[in-house]
Amino acid sequence: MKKGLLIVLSGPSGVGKGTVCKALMKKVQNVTYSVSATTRQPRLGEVDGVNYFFKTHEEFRSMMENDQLLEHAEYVGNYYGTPRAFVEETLAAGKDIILEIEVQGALKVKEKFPEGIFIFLLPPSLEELKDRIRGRGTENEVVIDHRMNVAVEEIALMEHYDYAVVNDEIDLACKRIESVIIAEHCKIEK
Ligand SMILES: Nc1nc2c(ncn2[C@@H]2O[C@H](COP(=O)(O)OP(=O)(O)O)[C@@H](O)[C@H]2O)c(=O)[nH]1
Ligand SMILES: Nc1ncnc2c1ncn2[C@@H]1O[C@H](COP(=O)(O)OP(=O)(O)O)[C@@H](O)[C@H]1O
Repeated sequence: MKKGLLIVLSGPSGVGKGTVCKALMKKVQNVTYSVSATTRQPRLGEVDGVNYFFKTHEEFRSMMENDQLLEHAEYVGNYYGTPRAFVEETLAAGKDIILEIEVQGALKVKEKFPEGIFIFLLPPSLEELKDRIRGRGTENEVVIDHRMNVAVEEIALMEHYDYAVVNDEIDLACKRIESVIIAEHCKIEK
């Protein structure tokens, strides 16, 4: 059976990765979302096992030591990692999987899966990005400033990705990503 596509979606905090992924999952068939493990505290409304697997530092370390994570990274004071088995099983079953992860982790995935599709989601402007993080109301101003600084560093690494998609409107961003996935499925293997 043909293996599924491994799709990595990165982009600065507040650009709309979560929103776009959710919309994409409803529209596109045969794409599964990889739920990450994190030591970050759950936000209001976030559900364990749906948005993230929320772990203590000890639990996270144990996952790392037992080679249960495909990659992991520290981001603004918390750890995040991709559970390995689920990704491997999904791809082997011929299904596409989308990893919504930050840039350092994405680069590690690229070393292991150079055939992956790497998509970078961009905000229409940095001002709009800050408005979106603020508008979400989940982070204080100190954390927002930290995330904005990281955003500039992340955007500078965009050249390592295959596609840049602007999230001006959710529907348009989804259509662009959907088009990339469709095109990748039509590729002739060389
Ligand atoms: N490397 C890595 N990054 C992750 C993973 N899961 C989430 N992230 C990234 O960690 C960053 C922070 O995520 P989060 O705290 O949910 O904030 P948000 O992006 O503002 O919603 C984002 O860039 C996520 O894409 C993962 O498994 N591995
Ligand atoms: N295209 C868009 N236009 C306007 N607001 C958006 C758009 N996409 C996402 N948002 C809003 O921006 C905020 C951050 O989105 P979110 O999906 O949480 O970002 P991320 O997962 O990248 O941190 C949310 O309040 C969301 O509703």
